[in-house]
Amino acid sequence: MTLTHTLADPRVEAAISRMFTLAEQDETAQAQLPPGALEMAPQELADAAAGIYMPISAEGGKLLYNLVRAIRPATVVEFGMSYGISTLHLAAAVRDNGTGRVVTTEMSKEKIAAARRTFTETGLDDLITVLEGDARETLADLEGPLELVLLDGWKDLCLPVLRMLEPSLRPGALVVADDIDQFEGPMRPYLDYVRDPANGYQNVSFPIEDGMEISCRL
Ligand SMILES: C[S@@+](CC[C@H](N)C(=O)[O-])C[C@H]1O[C@@H](n2cnc3c(N)ncnc32)[C@H](O)[C@@H]1O
Repeated sequence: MTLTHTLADPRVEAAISRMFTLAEQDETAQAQLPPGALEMAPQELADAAAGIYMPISAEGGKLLYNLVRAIRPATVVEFGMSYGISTLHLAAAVRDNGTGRVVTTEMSKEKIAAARRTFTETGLDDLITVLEGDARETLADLEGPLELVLLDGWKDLCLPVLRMLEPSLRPGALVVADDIDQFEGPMRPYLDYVRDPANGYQNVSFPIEDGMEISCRL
């Protein structure tokens, strides 16, 4: 008997591969951002960066798939969907678990419209709820307990979003933060927080592409 999985579904595979190919243009698109873009307000930056994918790595996607399979969370929460590469990995695992849902967040209308089309095209749209707007507002009333959280929005907002979700994390919940090496500066407050034993996390810095911090809620 051959076992298979949803990441190998031709529709999902084609969408992920197409988006990774388009993301190869990210550096060119990034070079066209106005000077001082990183100082912009979150929404302004999201609109200016609407053409930039900024995805997790292919290996990071597989790691997320495996974590979701192992944990079998009722709700996976994602801060920062972009065009949905990470979201598809999370939703593929939820499909294969046969239980659960993905709640994701994005503030670029252009990205939301494109991602919704992709989710429909892959047949995973029934598992994904897209919350439109600033995650600091859209996730404020999310009901727990939460078991797996991916933090991949603007890096300086990872700590406020974590603090907001923290009361809903069940003991043993995993929080995965992407790009910890690439954005060392903006990620510093977040990393200092989760690595401080007083704050109740056990951490591992996973050396995958730009680095992922995986924090287990104690
Ligand atoms: C690094 S990209 C996410 C990449 C995505 N996880 C993937 O693997 O394809 C960050 C995204 O987070 C979005 N974002 C940043 N801050 C946000 C906020 N406060 N609320 C909602 N979305 C936000 C940005 O618009 C951007 O598209």
